[in-house]
Amino acid sequence: MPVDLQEILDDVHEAVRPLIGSGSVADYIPRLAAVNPDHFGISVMMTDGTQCSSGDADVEFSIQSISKVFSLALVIAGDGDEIWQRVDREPSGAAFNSLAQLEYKRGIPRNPFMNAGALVVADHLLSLTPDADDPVLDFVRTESGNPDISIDALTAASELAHADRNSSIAHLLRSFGNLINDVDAVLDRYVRQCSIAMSCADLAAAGAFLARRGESADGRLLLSGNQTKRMNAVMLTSGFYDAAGEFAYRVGLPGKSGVGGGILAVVPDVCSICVWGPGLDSSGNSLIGMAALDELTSRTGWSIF
Ligand SMILES: NC(=O)CC[C@H](N)C(=O)O
Repeated sequence: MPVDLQEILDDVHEAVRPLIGSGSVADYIPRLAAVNPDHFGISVMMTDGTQCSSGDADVEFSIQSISKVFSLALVIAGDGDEIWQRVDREPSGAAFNSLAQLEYKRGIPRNPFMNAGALVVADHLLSLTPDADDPVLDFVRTESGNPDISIDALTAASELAHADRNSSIAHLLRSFGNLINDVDAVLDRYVRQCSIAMSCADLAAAGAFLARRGESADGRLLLSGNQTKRMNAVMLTSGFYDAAGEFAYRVGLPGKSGVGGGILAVVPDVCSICVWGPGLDSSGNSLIGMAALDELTSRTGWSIF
């Protein structure tokens, strides 16, 4: 760990302080619209297990699409490359909830991180683990070492009550034969994984296997080094929807955002980072989170480029 990492994180916090509260919280899920926008947190988990944080790093928030990283890791750990028969791995250049490409791609989503792809991954995971309640929740509890992490039932209910778009995507997928399980069962699993509430500190810890070439928190090999390389590549090209280019330009790391305002980023072989600020930019990515990672990577030289 850089000797002065704590100082660097505090400096980053100071540098982005004027942005606290800017952007707009997601409003298409009423429960998320009620979140206080005046938060900022950052946490870094080094591959040697040391962790440093600043700001509201222990405050829980809705992980939303960051959960798509964990569900993809679980299906790859489950049956390897099978998922790539059902989902492409190309940047979409489209909004996270876009339906447009699905029709002319005959039901094959562009990548596993836009909602269409994540629904196929959720379906695949449901087939692999039909008896589990919430495999993604079990996974983040184990990897973060925090057994108290839970699903925010109000967020899940709020999203399910406003799921017309995801429901349309799921039905369209099913019409092309690319959704095997019942639409409601898949939507339920998907919404529950998105509604997991975690802090920056927990998320940085839970995502650290991606910085450790696939090694889980207890030393098992969850993914091979090669599978981890490929996961990180898909995060770099598709983790930020139509702002993937902007994130690569400003930050230069694999990462995944969520509409709860969190971003998980990975510096392979060095650390995993989680930042959180609920205000989003027009692409649905945390405005202050993007700025903080820009500052952090500029100060540390942590970029894959
Ligand atoms: N980008 C996101 O975080 C979106 C996740 C959200 N649960 C949705 O499906 O709309």
